[in-house]
Amino acid sequence: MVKICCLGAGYVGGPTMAVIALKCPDVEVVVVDISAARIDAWNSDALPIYEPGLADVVRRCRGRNLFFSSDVERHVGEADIVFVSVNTPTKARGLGAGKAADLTYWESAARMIAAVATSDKVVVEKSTVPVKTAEAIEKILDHNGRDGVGFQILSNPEFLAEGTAIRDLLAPDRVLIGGRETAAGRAAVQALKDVYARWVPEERILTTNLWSAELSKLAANAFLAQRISSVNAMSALCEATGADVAEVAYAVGKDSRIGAKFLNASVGFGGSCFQKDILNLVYICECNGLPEVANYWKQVIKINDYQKSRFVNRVVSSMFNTVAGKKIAVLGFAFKKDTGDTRETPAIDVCKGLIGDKAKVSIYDPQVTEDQVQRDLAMSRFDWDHPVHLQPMSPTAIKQVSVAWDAYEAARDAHGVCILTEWDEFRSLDYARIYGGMQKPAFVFDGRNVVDAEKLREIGFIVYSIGKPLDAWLKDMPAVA
Ligand SMILES: NC(=O)C1=CN([C@@H]2O[C@H](COP(=O)(O)OP(=O)(O)OC[C@H]3O[C@@H](n4cnc5c(N)ncnc54)[C@H](O)[C@@H]3O)[C@@H](O)[C@H]2O)C=CC1
Ligand SMILES: O=C(O)[C@H]1O[C@H](OP(=O)(O)OP(=O)(O)OC[C@H]2O[C@@H](n3ccc(=O)[nH]c3=O)[C@H](O)[C@@H]2O)[C@H](O)[C@@H](O)[C@@H]1O
Repeated sequence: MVKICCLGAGYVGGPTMAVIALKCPDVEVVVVDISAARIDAWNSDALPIYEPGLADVVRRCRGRNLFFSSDVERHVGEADIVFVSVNTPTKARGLGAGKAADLTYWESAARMIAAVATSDKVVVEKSTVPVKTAEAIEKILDHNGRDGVGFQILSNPEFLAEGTAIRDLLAPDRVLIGGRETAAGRAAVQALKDVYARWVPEERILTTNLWSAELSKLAANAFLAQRISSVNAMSALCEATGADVAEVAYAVGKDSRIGAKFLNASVGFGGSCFQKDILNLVYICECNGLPEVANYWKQVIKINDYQKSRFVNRVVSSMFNTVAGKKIAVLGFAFKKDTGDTRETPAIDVCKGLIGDKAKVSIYDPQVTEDQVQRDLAMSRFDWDHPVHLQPMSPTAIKQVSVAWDAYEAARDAHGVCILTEWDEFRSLDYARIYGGMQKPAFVFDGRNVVDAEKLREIGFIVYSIGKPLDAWLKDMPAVA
């Protein structure tokens, strides 16, 4: 029986291994982690991450051929294929701080694999890493491994998106496997291909050299984020000219060369990877003497930062240029709907901007706890992307921030409502009821274009929707104060 072990029981390691276990009942899959609390949660009824369909897959496989364990060394020692899906945060200090990937967790994983391996292993890069990381990992494994034990390293980046992880894993657009172009390298690629081939059609399993696979992951995320920054840049121009960004995006996306997906204007993209991976790409370009290429990609992040601060400025300037002492309801804190993940969510920057202007912020998100909100608002840049048990301890609560149990409670007595995540329930709220309980004039700032602005105006709201023709009230207000 083939045995797979995965280091890292996170958003990628957990769902990916659960689907492999589901589709390959004759393969034993063990997911291990240095965080005992996370492993305990995977072994309980309250899984550590919320992902539609995940609990069902875990329920079907756990205890059959899917196991979660803290006994890292034993399971790595016994495995034929070792996936590494650990954190690769942005470096917070030292050489390359604020840009380069911090490979601390990857390196310690590789050293541990070398130390415990008594049989040949295929080591699979699942984490997103800088190009040429495989070369560094090979050196660590080969210099520290026991005599006679061979390692083959493969790059098999993950393309799942949160909220749709199970769907993406069951029917991926493609699976990418990069390996060495040697007989042993090709055999390792084939061994991994055989696993995916159980459910992924052959033509969707792409094989390349190691560096192409590593770079394709960074490139794919950069291209996706670039589309969002492109449409968000257009949203600012739409507001200035009276065009409607949804109509523009629809017309542009109808061109089959461009395509319709990923053209929704928003308050900005968030999530653990887009910014981190583009910063990493920028750093690699700079290290390779390509400043023009680095600056090109940097602009994607600059527009994203601009979009978030532009939104805050709209809120403040619309409300007579001050939100001091005013209650602002924030609906949605997760970085997108159908996840409880708040890593790099635009809500953090928007809330910090409002708090900076002395607003009282009342937050409601169906999947995010008060403790998480407080941690996120207090945490320093890049600290969030380290294993949970190594992150700074619970901060002192920020008094200006409270968390409500529903949208109506968050909006009660508020001067304004900001919609920051596109949860479906925000489309069908009783906005007349919300309006009735708010201070007047009552404002809605829709950062996700989920509400029908005209209907809300009929109720009495002053409405701002990203990239849409401006409300008469907002026309004379500066977009960027
Ligand atoms: N979150 C996502 O949607 C995607 C993430 N990725 C990439 O996958 C990698 C992992 O991301 P996530 O799963 O989101 O992170 P995560 O933070 O949810 O999980 C990483 C896990 O690795 C564990 N860990 C760290 N060092 C370890 C070690 N030496 N041995 C065993 N466990 C260790 C941590 O305790 C943590 O539970 C990153 O490189 C990320 O860029 C790629 C595609 C999608
Ligand atoms: O490497 C990763 O971590 C993953 O990053 C993204 O997945 P994810 O961040 O989970 O979610 P997305 O659906 O890509 O959304 C990212 C952000 O962009 C925003 N977005 C997305 C699409 C859009 O049209 N407009 C927009 O503002 C979302 O609201 C969210 O804040 C990619 O889509 C995955 O392919 C990739 O594997």
